[in-house]
This record gives sequence, structure tokens and C-alpha cells, in this order.
Amino acid sequence: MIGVSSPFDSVLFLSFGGPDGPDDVIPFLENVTRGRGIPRERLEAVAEHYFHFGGVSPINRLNLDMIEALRAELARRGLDLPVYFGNRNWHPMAEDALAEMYRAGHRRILVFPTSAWGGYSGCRQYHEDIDRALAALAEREPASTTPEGGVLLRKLPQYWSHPSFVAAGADSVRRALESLGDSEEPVRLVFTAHSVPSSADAASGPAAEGGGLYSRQVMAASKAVADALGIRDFDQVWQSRSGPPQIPWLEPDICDHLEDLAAQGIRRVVVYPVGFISDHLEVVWDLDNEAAEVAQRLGMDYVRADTVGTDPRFIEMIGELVQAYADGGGDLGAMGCGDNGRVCRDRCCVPVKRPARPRR
Ligand SMILES: CC1=C(CCC(=O)O)c2cc3nc(cc4[nH]c(cc5[nH]c(cc1n2)c(C)c5CCC(=O)O)c(CCC(=O)O)c4C)C(CCC(=O)O)=C3C
Ligand SMILES: [Fe+2]
Repeated sequence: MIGVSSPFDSVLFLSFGGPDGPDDVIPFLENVTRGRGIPRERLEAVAEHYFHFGGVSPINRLNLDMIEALRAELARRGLDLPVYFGNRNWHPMAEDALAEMYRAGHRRILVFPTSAWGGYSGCRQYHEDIDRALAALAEREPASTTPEGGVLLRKLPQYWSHPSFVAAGADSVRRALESLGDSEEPVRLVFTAHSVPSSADAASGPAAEGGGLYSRQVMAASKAVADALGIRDFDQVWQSRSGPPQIPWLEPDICDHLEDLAAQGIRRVVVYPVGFISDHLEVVWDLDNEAAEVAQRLGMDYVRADTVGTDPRFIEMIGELVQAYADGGGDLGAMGCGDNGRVCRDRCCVPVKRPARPRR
């Protein structure tokens, strides 16, 4: 770690990005899938999901809402740290946010990532975004590479196990259970997170720990939320897989799982997307449309619990994290924490080489 003693002067809220209108959809998807072996047909199918919402992903508005709440939270804590917004895949791009921050005089930047998890997509790729933004800054502002002009971006750690994240999730599930109403029929609680290629999960976490970090974290977070509610019977499954069908991804998928539950005679389900911090497109399309339709066809009562979003405890958690690291302290060895794009552990969450698409 470098520059440990210097206090931080600003926060970069770093997210995935999403289209703001129909013309953005394809270029956005091309950014997301560049070099990742996602078939064109999948891209076109996902584009349709966005077109159902006028080509606008909810993610940008939701992030702006969280940022506004975070600004109030930092002010409440007496922390004078402006919050900027940047993304991996769409405007405002991380590169532009960083350039703007630099020009405004900021040199010590705490980065809050909108993913709670370890793994390539949830953690390492955010380090790569930081690295990319720094490389772009070096081109635009050559002084930024000198010792005097040096910029430090410190990524905050993974927060999937934070008690406030768990408590906010438990409250959301409680509300969803209440909305189902009283009945003799048992309710099954089902947690979902974004599926990833099985090879990516196997490579997640420090090489020395044997992999599987992402799926272990998702299971542990699900169990923590269920425990907080005293629920022992729950399932944890996956959603939103992409990639060619012959490549294995984490399973089962939520839609297949609903079929299984119906076959077991379960008629009421609450689905909590523990894997996401806001109700973005993967939630409002894949769960509120696709999975909800499957549940309806199966004659199930189905309620999707809210993501944590602007729940005050979740915003307090971000404030607490920022405060802990703002004076240069905090746990610098915590999983996911790293400076200027450096990952937290040796050979951690290395990207998996994707097999070439088979020729026909
Ligand atoms: C682990 C994980 C998270 C959670 C951690 C985090 O939050 O960061 C996440 C979040 C998100 N994923 C999102 C959208 C998409 N993800 C895609 C593709 C992929 N996701 C992957 C993994 C994850 N994704 C993977 C392994 C791929 C395959 C391609 C690749 O290896 O990169 C594609 C391409 C089309 C498709 O194939 O579906 C899209 C459009 C949105 C924005 C939604 C909106 O617009 O509201 C968000 C927040
Ligand atoms: Fe994704």
C-alpha cells in the first residue's frame, strides 16, 4: 500500500453502468461483452430486455439516488468528501470521472464499488477499471504521473458480510414475507445472485485458498440473512447467465429452480436477489418478468424482495466504510481492498481464458 498516512479527499462511486436511451443499448452491450465470447444472439436478446424499458436501465437513476443519500450521510458524519460517479461500461465513464476529479484538485480517492463480492466480475474487474482510468489520466494529464501529481485510488473492501448489509437484507425479506400474508401453506425463501462461468468461480479468491470464493460468499451472505430471520429452510440459486450454452455456469437457474419447487409441492416463494445492491435490469427483467412468469404458470405465489438500495442502514454502511478509511486507516488487508488497481491477494480472482467458440 502506498501513501498510507495521507488522508483522502474524495470518493468515487464506481459502478457497472447502463444505457440511458435506445441508441445507447447496443454500444453499451458491446462495451460489456468486448472480448468475452458472448454470442451475438445473446446480445440481441438482452438488448430486447432493455428496449422493454425504453432502452433505459434503472441502474443509473438508482446509483444517483444512492449517491445523493451518501452525500447526506457523509455530511452527517462531518466528512467533507465530495462524491463523484463513474462506470465501467457507460457514461459517466470512470475515465471521465477521474479526469474531472483530478482537475478539481483531488489526489486521494476512496473508491466505493457497487458490488459486494469477490470474484473477477465483482472485484478484480473493478480494480481493472481503476487501472484503466489511471492509464487514461496519464495520457490526458501527464503531470498526474509525477510524484507531486500522483493520484491514489484506494478501493474499499468487499462488504457482503457487513452486519448492516445483512440487516437491511433481512428487513427486506421480512417485508416480502409479510406481503404474502398469512396462510397454512409454507413459504420457501430463495436467494439469487448473478451466475458466472463455473471456471470463473473456481478461479475466484486467492489461488492459495482453492477458489470458489464468490459462490462461498453468496451462500454465506444468504445464510446470514436467513439466520437473522430464524429461517432454516432456504435455497440459494443463480440468475442471468449468459455465454454459449456449452460452457458451464453456476446452476441451478432461478427459473429451473421454481419448476423444481413446484414439483415438490411448494406453492409460495419469496425471492431475494442478495447478489445485487439495487433493482437494476437483471432484477426488474430476469426476476420481475421472467421468473415471475414461470411462477405464475406454475400457480405459485411469488414475491420478489427489494434490494438494499437506499435503505438507510445500507447507506450508513457505506458512510461507515468511508469514514474508517478516510484518514488513511481502515483494514488495508481486508479482502478486495487495494491501491491503484492492485488486487488484494496474490493471484486473486484471475481472469479465466475463455475457450474459443467452436466452429461449425
Ligand atoms: C458477478 C456479476 C455481477 C454482480 C457484481 C456487480 O454488480 O458488479 C454483475 C452485475 C451486473 N451485470 C449487469 C449487466 C450485464 N452483465 C452481463 C454479462 C455478465 N455479467 C457477469 C457477472 C456479473 N454481473 C458475467 C460473468 C457476464 C458475462 C460477460 C463477462 O464475463 O463480463 C451483460 C452482457 C449481456 C449478458 O450476457 O447478459 C450485461 C448487460 C449489470 C447492469 C444491469 C443494468 O443495466 O441495469 C450489473 C449490475
Ligand atoms: Fe452482469
